[in-house]
Amino acid sequence: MNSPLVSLTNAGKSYKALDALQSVSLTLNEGEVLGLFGHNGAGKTTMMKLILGVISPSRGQVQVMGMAPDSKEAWHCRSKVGYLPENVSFYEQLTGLEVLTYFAKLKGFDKKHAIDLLEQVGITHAMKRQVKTYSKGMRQRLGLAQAFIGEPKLLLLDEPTVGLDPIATHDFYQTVDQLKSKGSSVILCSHVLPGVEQHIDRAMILSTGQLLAMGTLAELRQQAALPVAIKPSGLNGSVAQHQMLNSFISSDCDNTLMVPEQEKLAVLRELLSLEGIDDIHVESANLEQVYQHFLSKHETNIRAQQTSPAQGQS
Ligand SMILES: Nc1ncnc2c1ncn2[C@@H]1O[C@H](COP(=O)(O)OP(=O)(O)OP(=O)(O)O)[C@@H](O)[C@H]1O
Repeated sequence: MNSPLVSLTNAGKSYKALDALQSVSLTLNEGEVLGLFGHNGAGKTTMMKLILGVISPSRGQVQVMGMAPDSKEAWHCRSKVGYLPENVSFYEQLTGLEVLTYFAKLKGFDKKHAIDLLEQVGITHAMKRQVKTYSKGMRQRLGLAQAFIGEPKLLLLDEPTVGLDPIATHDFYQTVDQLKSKGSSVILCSHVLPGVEQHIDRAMILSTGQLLAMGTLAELRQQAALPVAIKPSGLNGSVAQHQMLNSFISSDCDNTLMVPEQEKLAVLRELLSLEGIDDIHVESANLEQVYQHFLSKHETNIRAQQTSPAQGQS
């Protein structure tokens, strides 16, 4: 069996009294894409930096390609890792081509490779211009080209789609899919959830350094027990008169039924038996709804912990 590309075993990082990342365990296999989600200060960048070996864990173990990434022995693995930091910054006086050629050479690749990557991210037309003349999106594209140098085995991308227009975002996810199909593993963190879910295998949700949930979207949906939205059409009010179906009518929208997953088939059968039905739209909870669920559950737990000692005293 292949050993995982990345493994964290109860790994965490603290700065004085602050737990930037509490104990997290994770294994990431070849060709797997993990989405890392959480509000500001959740610990996403901290986890990426632990995997990069830029910082060392305060507790637990981090292994990348079988080695501690902060060890001297790990130096030769670094050329197989691509990283896009949250705020990309480059040498402003150099042209895009000069910047990328410089980074390519550091990783043992030539200028031709840099030119190909600039074409891939769509900034060939500006490659001979100084970076200081680049727009935000162009800088981000250059940052992505830098992260893609050498088709890395492991890609760590912090907010990769920030500043990208819809076409560049689409192209970016296409590149992620291609790299994945060639066996690269990717960890990407993003605040922009729509559009991410079809490109990730698993999601990890963090809040204030704590792991709230991890799994495939199907597993997270199951854990969250969020209802399925069923929208029938052509029924002209017969759902409201139906004894079994009317209890599922959404309080926000009267032509939508919010149905627990385990009752979905029974409800669909019942709807199909009704006269006049001409279409049914079924929608499971999306990543954004799953994310909101775990975050609000966590916030409710925190509030309960904060209020219970005071209640105990009164
Ligand atoms: N060098 C440091 N010294 C002290 N605290 C730090 C340091 N680096 C990070 N932190 C703290 O650790 C916590 C997690 O930070 P981190 O950068 O990992 O969050 P994040 O999830 O990436 O947030 P964002 O979405 O805002 O980028 C924050 O409270 C941050 O202030």
